[in-house]
Parts: sequence; C-alpha cells; structure tokens
Amino acid sequence: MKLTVIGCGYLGATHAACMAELGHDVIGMDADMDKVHALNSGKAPFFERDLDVLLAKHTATGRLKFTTSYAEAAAHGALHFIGVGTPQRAGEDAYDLTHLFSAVRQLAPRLKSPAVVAVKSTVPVGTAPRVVKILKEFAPAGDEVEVAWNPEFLRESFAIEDTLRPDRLVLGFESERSWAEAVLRQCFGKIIEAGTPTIVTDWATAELAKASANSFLATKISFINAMAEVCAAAGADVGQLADILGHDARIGHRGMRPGLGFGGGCLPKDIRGFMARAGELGADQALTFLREVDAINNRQRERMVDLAREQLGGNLMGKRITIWGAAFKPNTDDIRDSPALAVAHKLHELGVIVTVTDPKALDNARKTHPELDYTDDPIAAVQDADLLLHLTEWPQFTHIAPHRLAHRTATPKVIDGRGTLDADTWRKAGWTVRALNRP
Ligand SMILES: NC(=O)c1ccc[n+]([C@@H]2O[C@H](COP(=O)([O-])OP(=O)(O)OC[C@H]3O[C@@H](n4cnc5c(N)ncnc54)[C@H](O)[C@@H]3O)[C@@H](O)[C@H]2O)c1
Ligand SMILES: O=c1ccn([C@@H]2O[C@H](COP(=O)(O)OP(=O)(O)O[C@H]3O[C@H](CO)[C@@H](O)[C@H](O)[C@H]3O)[C@@H](O)[C@H]2O)c(=O)[nH]1
Repeated sequence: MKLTVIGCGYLGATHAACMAELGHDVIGMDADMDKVHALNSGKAPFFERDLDVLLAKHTATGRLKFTTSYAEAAAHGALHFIGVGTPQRAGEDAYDLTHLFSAVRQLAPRLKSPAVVAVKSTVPVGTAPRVVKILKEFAPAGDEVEVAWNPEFLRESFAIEDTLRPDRLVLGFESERSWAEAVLRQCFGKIIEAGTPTIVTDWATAELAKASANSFLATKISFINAMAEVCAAAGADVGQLADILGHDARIGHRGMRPGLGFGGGCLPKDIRGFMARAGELGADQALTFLREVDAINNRQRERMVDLAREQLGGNLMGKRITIWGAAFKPNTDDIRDSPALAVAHKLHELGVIVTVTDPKALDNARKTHPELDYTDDPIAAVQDADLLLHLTEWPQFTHIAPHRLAHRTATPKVIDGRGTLDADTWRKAGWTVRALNRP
C-alpha cells in the first residue's frame, strides 16, 4: 500500500519505518527540515534502538522517503497517518492541539480523492469530530475523506518491537464496516494475521483507550511509590514488597518498579490532559485520583533532593553532586519531563555544583539545561564528588565496578534512585549506599 505518516518524531519516524518493513511504500512528512534530511539519509534524529537499521534498509530500497511537502504527502496514496506532537499547554493541564489541527488544516485542501486520515497522536476524547469538521470544510474530496482513530501504545526503547508486534490494535471508526476499516485492516494485515487482538470500536472509545491505559500505568507506578514511602516510614523493604505483590497474577510484576517515578513525553502530560478533559465533560470527580498520582510522582523528586541534603549533613550549598542519568528512562535520548534532570535542576538552584552524565541524552540535556555541567564519562564524572546520584538505570551505569570509582570522589556516597545498583558490592567497595525510600 502507498501511505504517509505526518509528523516524524519518536512515534511517527518509527511508524513510518515499520510500515515500510511491513512492505508498504511510505512517505514520512515532517515540518522540520533537519529531521527530514537526517531521516532521508537513513539516520534517526533521535536515539531509538535499531531504528537506524530499519531507516537505512528502507531508504535504500526506495520504499521509504521523507519530505517537508504536504503536497507530496497528500498525492501519495490514500492512507495518511498523523503522529504530530500533542504536548501539554504551557501553564495548564490541557493538551495543546495546535500541531494536530495545523497538520489536518494543511493536509485537507490537498485531499482531492477519497482518503483515510488515521490519527495516532494522543488526544483528549472528543477530538475526532473536530478533525472531521476541518476535513469536511477544507478537503475537496469532502465526505469521501474518512477519519480513523488508531491510538499508539509503543514504549520508547522498545518502539520497533511494540509497533511490529503490539499487544493489541485499536481501530476507531464513525460507523461499522466503513471503507476506512477495510483500508486499515489491509495496512495492518500482517500484524492482524499474526493473531494480534484487534478491537474495532467508535472514535471516543479509541481516544479514551489511550488516555486510560496511560493513566493506569501511571497509577501503578505511583501506587508502588506510595507504598515505598510507607515502607520507609515503617522500616519495611519496598523491593521485596513489590515482588510479593507482583506474584499475584492480578497485579503482576511489570510496571511496578519503585523509584524516582515516571517522566517522559507521555505519562505526565497524558494524566494531566485527561483530568482537564474530564473537567470539561463534567466528570472531573472521576479522575481526582490522578491528581494524587501526579503528586506522589512529583514528591519522589523532592524526596530525592531531601535525601541528598541529608546525606551531605544538611547543607547543599557549594557541594559537588554527580548525577548518572539525564534521559527519562534508559535506552532513549528523550529528556521530556525527565525525573533525573528535574532533580539536577533543583539541586543546581539550591547551590550545588551538578555534573550530569548519560550515554545518549547529553546533547538534548545541554540544550534545555545549559546551567548544568556535563561529561560523557561516568567514571570521570565522579571526580571530587561529594555525592553520586543514580537516577536513570542505564545498564552502562549498573555494570560499572564501584571499586573503580570510590577513590576518585571527595566522599564515596551514593543514592540509588532506581533500586538497580547492587548495594552489597558498592558497600564492599567502600561506599555509603542509600536508596530512595529504603532504609
Ligand atoms: N513518543 C512515544 O513513545 C509515543 C507513544 C504513543 C503515543 N505518542 C503520541 O504521539 C504523538 C507524537 O509524539 P512524539 O513523541 O513522536 O512527539 P515528537 O515531538 O517526537 O514528534 C512530533 C513531530 O511532529 C512534527 N510536527 C509538528 N507539527 C507538525 C505539522 N503541522 N506538520 C508536520 N509535522 C509536524 C514535529 O516536527 C515532530 O517531528 C503525541 O501525541 C504523543 O502523545 C507518543
Ligand atoms: O515500573 C516502572 C515502569 C516505569 N517507570 C517510569 O515510568 C516512565 C515511563 O516508562 P515507560 O512506560 O516504559 O515509557 P514510555 O516510553 O513513556 O511509554 C509510555 O507512554 C507511551 C506514550 O503514550 C505509551 O505508548 C506507552 O504504552 C507507555 O508505557 C519512565 O520514566 C520510567 O522510568 C517506573 O518508574 N517504574
């Protein structure tokens, strides 16, 4: 099939490459010329495992190319996925849908023959009819342009795997057995034939599927972090507690790792956007628990700063703290709402000399946080440090032998914010070890 993907960021570039991998003839369209240039030369403009391999493979075969031109995109085939960003509005909880409506507004006048516009961006429930209204008003093909809602559940760092082998496919349409459904079933044919649960539903349910999935995931993380706070107060071990809970198949071990909490371009803004939308719908009471989920999450960052202060004898001013981690989680260069950088920034504000290291996210971090010091080498980073904070659990950090570090520091003290360092080994290597919310 000939199809396009409009918006080629973390989601869209991955989707475009994976659609080519499925055998489709794909044009990715993005407003950012530098991104398009990188993608056309077979390079991802961000770090996602194996994406470069897929991009190089399919830009070479000619099955995948990228453009900044809406005209070129609109003229290429009849299926247009939209994956532009839907960030949080500055100073508000609600979504900023400017990019989405702008993309639809620019695509619409160029749709001269029947087409399907399949939206993947995460949105507040009730957005689909607003997209339809723009298409009806501006697309020459009018009613022959159908809208499908195809929420995306991929996780960064597993983006290709999650796109090609998703847990489920959700396809939302205005009516049963529409042309749009046939088109999307053809597009995802290989995935559907592989036995992927495929749920065909209405627009609103498809939109809500995404908001509620991310709310559940965020709640699970904040639940275990709330338990961690209680464990800390009661002298219990939250690591063992999480393990015990996870053996109950109804709870499960996944997505319940206690620590510094969630960040990234999705969970934080999606729970806030969901609350804002519920408020508009008069259903705000239903989601007040998400306010607490958000508060528990943000509190872990404050607790980390408090623990750092405590480890430094109550005084942060002028101290040197090294932070392992800038990305919001390992195996990505994404620093959107990164818990590690939030802690780094707060410590800097409190007068600490902060040095940050990360295997992939330093370029991004330097742009948004020029106030911090950076170094590529996690071992050199601890030179003369009064305290080391392990805030993003990259395997590169976990694999460093602590005896190689202790003598470099001013005082060999570490706080593990992700619970993945082997405390015994570190203690044997001469370190004072603390973990967030653990005795
Ligand atoms: N990143 C993820 O893991 C993920 C997973 C599932 C869903 N989502 C959702 O997907 C959407 C995109 O997220 P992302 O992380 O890829 O964001 P991103 O910021 O990485 O990418 C968005 C891209 O859209 C482009 N863009 C913006 N306005 C445009 C326009 N008018 N025309 C063409 N291109 C335009 C930007 O240049 C950028 O490259 C969001 O709604 C997000 O919530 C993201
Ligand atoms: O047990 C856990 C699991 C995750 N996290 C943190 O939670 C955040 C989010 O992690 P993860 O869900 O792996 O990353 P994302 O790539 O943000 O993916 C989420 O957000 C995407 C965008 O909406 C969705 O598509 C995915 O299904 C959803 O998992 C990160 O900061 C993690 O460090 C924890 O603290 N404990």
